[in-house]
Amino acid sequence: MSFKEKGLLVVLSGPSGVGKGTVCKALRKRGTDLQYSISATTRKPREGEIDGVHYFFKTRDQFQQMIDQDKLLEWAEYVGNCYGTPVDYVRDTINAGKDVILEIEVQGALQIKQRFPEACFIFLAPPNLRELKNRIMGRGTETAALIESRMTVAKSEMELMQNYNYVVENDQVDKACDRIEAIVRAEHCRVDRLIEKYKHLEGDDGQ
Ligand SMILES: Nc1nc2c(ncn2[C@@H]2O[C@H](COP(=O)(O)OP(=O)(O)O)[C@@H](O)[C@H]2O)c(=O)[nH]1
Ligand SMILES: Nc1ncnc2c1ncn2[C@@H]1O[C@H](COP(=O)(O)OP(=O)(O)O)[C@@H](O)[C@H]1O
Repeated sequence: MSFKEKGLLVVLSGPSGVGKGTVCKALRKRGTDLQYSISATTRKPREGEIDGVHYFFKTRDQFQQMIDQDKLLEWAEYVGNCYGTPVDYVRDTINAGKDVILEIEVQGALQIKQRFPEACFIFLAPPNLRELKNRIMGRGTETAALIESRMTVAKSEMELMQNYNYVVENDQVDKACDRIEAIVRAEHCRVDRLIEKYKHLEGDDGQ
């Protein structure tokens, strides 16, 4: 009996500055067996960011075209820029039995919940809001006005935590990675994922 387990879709989300990028990078460095989707965005590249590596950088028109052609699994406007997940990569990778992790903001995560409820939703939480602000300021990529708007968004984003399956506190990057790896391992054992695999045993007396 052939059973091909599909890959998991892991959605790692949470407020800007909580450390999503940092934690994903650390997971990559550890060699955690996850595939990383590259998002499309209309945001301008930051220093050192490479098109096709960090993001696919798009004009507004190009991004709109992707929406019109249904090429995005989800997309959201965030602090004045659009961000979206190319659907083909996610579909093909999962169908090939590999796990994909998306590092996205909360509106996009909620869209995926509508279309893909079986995905594994992880909310990365800061130890507290003061620490969150420190991290955004410490990164030094935003102006004072942008930091305030990101903090306003962050507070409302925290309230969406209840829509997720898991909350992982990012107090220390290594610990957050350990927790995420444990969640992914547990998700692979979920009955609703594996029940098909064992269906053929019904009526089989082992002879
Ligand atoms: N919905 C959605 N959000 C994304 C996507 N890619 C990145 N983001 C999120 O967009 C927000 C802003 O990203 P960015 O400008 O790179 O800033 P940073 O992640 O805060 O350094 C972050 O919360 C990202 O997780 C995507 O494909 N879809
Ligand atoms: N556990 C942590 N402890 C202390 N600082 C952290 C931690 N995780 C991330 N940071 C720092 O917080 C800032 C924001 O992290 P980043 O990964 O860019 O957040 P996000 O992708 O969620 O917007 C960065 O300067 C990063 O080095």
